[in-house]
Amino acid sequence: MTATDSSAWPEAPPPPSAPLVELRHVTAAFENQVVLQDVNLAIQAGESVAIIGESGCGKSVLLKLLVGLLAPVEGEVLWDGRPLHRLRREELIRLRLQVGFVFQQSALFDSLTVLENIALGLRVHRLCAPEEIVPRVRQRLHDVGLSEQVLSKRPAELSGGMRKRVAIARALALDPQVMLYDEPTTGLDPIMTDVINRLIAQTHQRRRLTTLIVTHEMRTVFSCTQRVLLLYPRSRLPPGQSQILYDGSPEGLRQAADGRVRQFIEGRADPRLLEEAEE
Ligand SMILES: Nc1ncnc2c1ncn2[C@@H]1O[C@H](COP(=O)(O)OP(=O)(O)OP(=O)(O)O)[C@@H](O)[C@H]1O
Repeated sequence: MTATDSSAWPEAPPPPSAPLVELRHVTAAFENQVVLQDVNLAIQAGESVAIIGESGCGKSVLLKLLVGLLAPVEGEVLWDGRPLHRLRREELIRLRLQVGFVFQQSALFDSLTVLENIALGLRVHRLCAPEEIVPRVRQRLHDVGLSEQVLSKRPAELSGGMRKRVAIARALALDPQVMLYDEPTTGLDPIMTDVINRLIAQTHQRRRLTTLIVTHEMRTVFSCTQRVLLLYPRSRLPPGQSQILYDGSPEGLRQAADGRVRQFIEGRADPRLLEEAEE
């Protein structure tokens, strides 16, 4: 075999693609409170991931770190293998435009109509021609199952479920590649919870988006995601133990080896009540 006889060599495997987003040894803290410590996590494009865990364990902080709304005190956040803190301002803006964020309280502007709320990002960032804005808003409203009658209304005139759908339409207006939902069904009745869950699942499947959902709602976990991360409060973990107690399929949660995982999803307070009495 000669050096030029390349056909004799087996083809090199393609290099493994970098995760879409990655946390490497990330620590997040506020003054003296360490919320996340040495967290490692990789999410591939197209995944649908639930982040669960008790109140205050740092789920929302984790979402904010992912999009650079918060900076880690240690470690780094990478998108497509590129550290967020090294991106230039324009690159960071471009990246954020690929991420639709549906906030816990919907975060709509009360002084604007539904049309203006959904169109806001398109107008500010000039993402489409002015004459395309209203047709795009109408299409997104249709995608989330709302009638055009709501276009002229203000958020205060809508129910909680409608506001949530408007918030999803606003995020989708920018044609993002990633959707982040922070407690999308909190405060909704069981039927509206099901409506929003179906909408999230459909949006993920139809648009092949990467989807991350912070939730307390196990129905959302089971109906919308293929992977679950259970985050545990740093303050109650022995030193050195990973804060991600579970990383696996929703179906595997009930058989998890770690009793703290089963306790959480079964909603059993008993050992915690004893813990608190002993403190
Ligand atoms: N901007 C901030 N300044 C100071 N402390 C903060 C800030 N944001 C979050 N925290 C603290 O970080 C901890 C984690 O907050 P986070 O909102 O991530 O919890 P969570 O797991 O999302 O809780 P919940 O399920 O109740 O929404 C809390 O103790 C909170 O008080």
